[in-house]
This record gives sequence, structure tokens and C-alpha cells, in this order.
Amino acid sequence: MASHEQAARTETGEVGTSDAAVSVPAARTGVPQPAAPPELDYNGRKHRRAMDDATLWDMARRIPAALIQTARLAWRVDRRMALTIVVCQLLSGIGTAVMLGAVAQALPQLMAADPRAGLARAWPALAVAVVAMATGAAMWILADWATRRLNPKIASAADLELVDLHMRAELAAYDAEGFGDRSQAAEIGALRAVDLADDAKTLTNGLVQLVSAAAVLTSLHPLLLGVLLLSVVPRGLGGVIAARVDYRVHDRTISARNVRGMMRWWLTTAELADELRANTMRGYLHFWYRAMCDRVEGRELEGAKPYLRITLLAASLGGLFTLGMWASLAGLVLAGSMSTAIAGTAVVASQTAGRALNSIIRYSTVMFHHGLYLSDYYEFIDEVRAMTTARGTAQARAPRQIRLEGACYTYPGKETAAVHSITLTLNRGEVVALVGENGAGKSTLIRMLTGLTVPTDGTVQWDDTDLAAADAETVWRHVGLVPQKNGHWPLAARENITLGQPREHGDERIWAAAEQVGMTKALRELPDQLETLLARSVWGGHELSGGQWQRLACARAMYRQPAVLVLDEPTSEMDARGEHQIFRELRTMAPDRITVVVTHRLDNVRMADRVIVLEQGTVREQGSFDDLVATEGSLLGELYALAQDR
Ligand SMILES: Nc1ncnc2c1ncn2[C@@H]1O[C@H](COP(=O)(O)OP(=O)(O)OP(=O)(O)O)[C@@H](O)[C@H]1O
Repeated sequence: MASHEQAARTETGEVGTSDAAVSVPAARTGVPQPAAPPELDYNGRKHRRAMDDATLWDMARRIPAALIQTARLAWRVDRRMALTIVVCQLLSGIGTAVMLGAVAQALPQLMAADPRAGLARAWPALAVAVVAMATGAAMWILADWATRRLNPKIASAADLELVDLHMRAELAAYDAEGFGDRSQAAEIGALRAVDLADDAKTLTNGLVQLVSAAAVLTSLHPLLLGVLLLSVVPRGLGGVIAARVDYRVHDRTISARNVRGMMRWWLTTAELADELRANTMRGYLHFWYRAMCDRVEGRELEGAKPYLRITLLAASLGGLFTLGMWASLAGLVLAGSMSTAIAGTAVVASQTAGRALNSIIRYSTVMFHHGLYLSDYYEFIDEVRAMTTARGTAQARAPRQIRLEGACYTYPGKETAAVHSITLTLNRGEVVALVGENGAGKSTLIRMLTGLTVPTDGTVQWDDTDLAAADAETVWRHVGLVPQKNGHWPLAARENITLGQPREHGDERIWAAAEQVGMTKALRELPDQLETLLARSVWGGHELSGGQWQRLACARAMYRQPAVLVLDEPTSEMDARGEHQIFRELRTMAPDRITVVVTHRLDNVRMADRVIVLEQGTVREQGSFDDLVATEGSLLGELYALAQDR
């Protein structure tokens, strides 16, 4: 890193390298150049290459499915608007057909020898054409309005369902292989839902227009459908190839853009601002970021040429075939197989069809992509729904005793159990300390005895209720948990304490909880006291220190007055006074609940009634702190001696 740093500074023109060169061995005195950032492949986006790999048939097959899924979503959130769009599309198609039919009727009259007389005869048909066009335009505007009403509803419904299912899923779902990737793909599906109705509307409108134009032409002369196909198919193919080339260019930069986007967060977030400055990382990071920008820019510029070539080719082909179509129409007219008026109508209809085709191509590629993510969304929803915490209906009550019988837990995809064959009883009124080295299974055990996970073998019972058969919500109603990583919720200070509890009229209990963790003064000094928003990144927000956040997490658990109070390293960031206060409070609160504390600070363990020492997922020893420490060969004794020997 030192060499990167040095050269990076040179690159940015800030600092010379002569001082640094002095300390470099003779053979390496040239200015070491930093390595270019590696070609990072960002795999999070599952379908990035799908468009490139898909055949035209694959695309054509998937689009109806995407349209059906969109229609399902639209129907679910607002039937009236969904119906409005369908009716408008149909009417707009009918409008086009009527307009083309009317033009076909009017043209022979207009081409009569006497233009005045021709116009007089043609005007009813022309009026019909104008009204049909106006109706078509009005239908489009109405459909647009309905789509605008649908879009946000679809987006919210899709997002809400996804977020809600995450919150209801069994924790084991998060540990399932590839859960994160699937969740991300589903999230993209939910995000894209914002544009779904719009894109589907434009695509179906294109289809309706194309079908109308084709129907009118066929009714005028059976040969005209072939002529229309001659003009639109090459343009369609050209459009698809151009879209694919464009996509390939986009795909070549996507990794670099995604990685650059992630790095941008690291470079600009306040969380890393101290480290970045104090450890003089700016030079290298600037070099890295610049290199990524250059990479993206270079590839985009490289891509411009093939794109130009293909769009030119597609346009020329389209032009050639249009010319061919006109030539065939002229041939048909000259051969006497078609009237001039019908040939004129064919030209108008082919223009309509051409515009429709452009929409179809453009929005087919968009819908194809939407379709991929939308199916991910639905697959993920089904997967997570099957893993929501619907265990049983038994109503758990505040336990007097928690009993584990041969309880084991193996994480999904793991061969060995994180916790195995644990038989234990915890009683109300008791403070139990869980001790053990990193990875011994303390957090896993806590998850089992609070019903966050169900043992993969054995049982956990709260009095007579087996947690595997209990309604999880009724279990958690009696739990207060301070996890190792607790939430710095971007909410007001009040909500940060009461979160998860029904709202009360007064703030007395909130201040009492704050007092228990020594936060009264800090909260009173906040600009708006309990109303203060605790989120520095939000305008007007306020930030707490690490230890203060931890105190707040303890206050949140204590405020619940739970029957089972569990704290996983609750004081790791606190000062001595805070730590002392928390443990004193735990003792005061102990008679009415079962209290379990995990801590690596062994001096705190003294206050527990019982210490349970875990080793490699099993209970190695248990008893009072003094007895265990005094026992020859005990793990607690060894760990305690190590803690003292500093
Ligand atoms: N989500 C998970 N998926 C797979 N394995 C896990 C998961 N969480 C923990 N483990 C594994 O289970 C074992 C026990 O982990 P656990 O977090 O319970 O230990 P701990 O005693 O709480 O450790 P620490 O003191 O470091 O917090 C470890 O081997 C760990 O690697």
C-alpha cells in the first residue's frame, strides 16, 4: 500500500517522491507505479448478460409472461385503473383501424379529376378519420393518466410485500445459500415495478396499432400484409440488433460502474472520513477512483463506433426495404392489381406500423429485462413466504423456567452443529452469564432460547410450551434483546426507546428507562430532547456516540420489562461508569425475569448467579463464578487468568 500511496500522490501531482526514494533499495529506485484496479466482476446483478445470451425466440416467449405478471400486479392494486388502460388500448386500436379505413375511402374521391367534387364527396370519410385520430389520442392520454395512478401503487405494493416478508422470514432463510443474491434480484424487480405499467402500456399500444394497421391493410388487399411485413420485419430485426449492441456496450461497463458506485459510498461517507484522512489514504483512493472513471469512459467511447455502424446499417436496410415496398406498390398499381388510392393507404398504414414497431422493439427489450427481474421477484416471494415464522398456534406465556433438552443447532449448509446436545434449565429470578471463546456458540444458544431459531434437534421449552410449536410473535412479546449489533434506528430518541412497544400517553417510563442506563442527561441535552431525530445523515438529525447508542439499546430492552431479558455483549463500547450502572440495574431487575448476559469482560461475570461456559458448541462447565475460577483446569479460570495478565 505504501508504494501505491507514494505513486498515487505523484499521479495527483501533490507530493514529490525524492524523500521516499531514499528508503527504497537501490534495485527499486524507480518510482513504483500503483497497479491498476483489478477487473472486478460484480455478480450481484443476476441477469446482466441475459439479454446478450437470449435468442429472439427466448425474448418473444418471455414478454407475454412479463405482461401477464404486470397485469396481475395492476389488477391487484387498482382494478379500475387496470381496466381503464385495457379499454383505452382497445379503443385506441379501433381508432387507428377506423382512421386507416376512412383514409382508404377518402383517397379515391380525392384523386378524382375534379378536386372540388372529390373533396365534397370525401369529407364525411375525412371527418371520420379526424374523429378516429382524436379519439385515439384521447385514449392514449387517458391510458397515460391511469398508468400514472397505477405506477406508484404497484411500486409500493411490490416493495411493501418484499420488505414485510423479509421481516417475517425465519432467520434460517438469511443463511440459505444465495439468499442475498436472490433478495437483491427481487429488490431490483420491486424497484423496476415503478415503470412496469408504463412500459407495458407503451408496448401493448404498439402491438394494438400494428395489428390494426395489418388488419386494415389485409382487408383492403390480401397482398398488402406481405408488403407491410416486407417493410417492417427488416426494420424490426435491425432495431433488435441495434438494441443488443447498445446493451453489450452497457454491459462492458457495468462492473466498473457498480464497483465505482460502491467505492463512491466509501469515499464520501462520514463513517470512513476519519480513517481516510488520518491514514493518508486519499491519494491512492483518488488514483483508484480516477482509473475506474477512465475505464468506464474509455469503454463507452469504444462502443460508440460499432453502435454507429449498426444503427446506420439498420437504417439503410430499413430504407431499402421501404423503397422496395414502394416499388412493389408501384408495380401492383402499374399492373392494375391495385388502385392508386389503396396503395396510398398502404403507405400511410406502413408509417403507422413503423412507429408502432419502434415502440414494440424498444419496449420489448425493456419488458424482457423487467420480466427476468419480475420472475425473480415472484420466485423470491414464494421462497420467503414458505419460510415465514408460522410454526404453531400455541400461545407462549411469560416463562418461569426455560428448559433446553438435547438442543442442537446446525446452520443451513453447515456440516457441524454450532451448538449441540445442550441440556439446561434457566429459572426466573436468576441472572445467568454465558461465557466462552469466539465462535463457542453463545449467540446461537441465545437465539434458540428466545425462539429466534428453532433447534434443528432437541427441544426448547418455556414452561410447558415447546417453542417449535408456539406462535413466534407470542414468544417475542416476552423477550427483551440487546444483540451484539443493535440498530441505530433513524428515528426520534423516543422511538429509539419505545420501538416495538405500544404507544403510551406519558413519557415517564421512557425517562425511567433512560435513567436506568445513565442517558437522562445526554437525552435532555439533545436539541429537541426525546423528539430529536437520531440520524446524522438526515437534515436536522443528531448523532450519538457508540457507547450512547449501546446504552439506548439497553434502555429499549429494559423499557419492555420483559420476562426474558437477554443481552449479548451489552457494554462492549461503554465506559466504566455505564458498564457498572447497566450490571447494577440488571441485578435490580432480576427477580421478575430470567436474565441472560453474554460478556467477554469477565469481571462483570461475578454479578451472575450462575456462569455457563460454552466450548465448541457444548456446555463445558457451569456454576458460580468463584467456584469455577477456583476449580483446577476450568476454562473460566484460564480465561480469567489471561484477562488479569495484561
Ligand atoms: N449465520 C451463520 N451461518 C453459518 N454459521 C454461523 C452463523 N452464525 C454463526 N455461525 C457459526 O456458528 C458458530 C457459533 O457462532 P456464534 O456466533 O454462536 O458464536 P459466539 O460464541 O457468539 O461468538 P462471539 O464471541 O465471537 O460472538 C461459529 O463457528 C460461527 O462461525
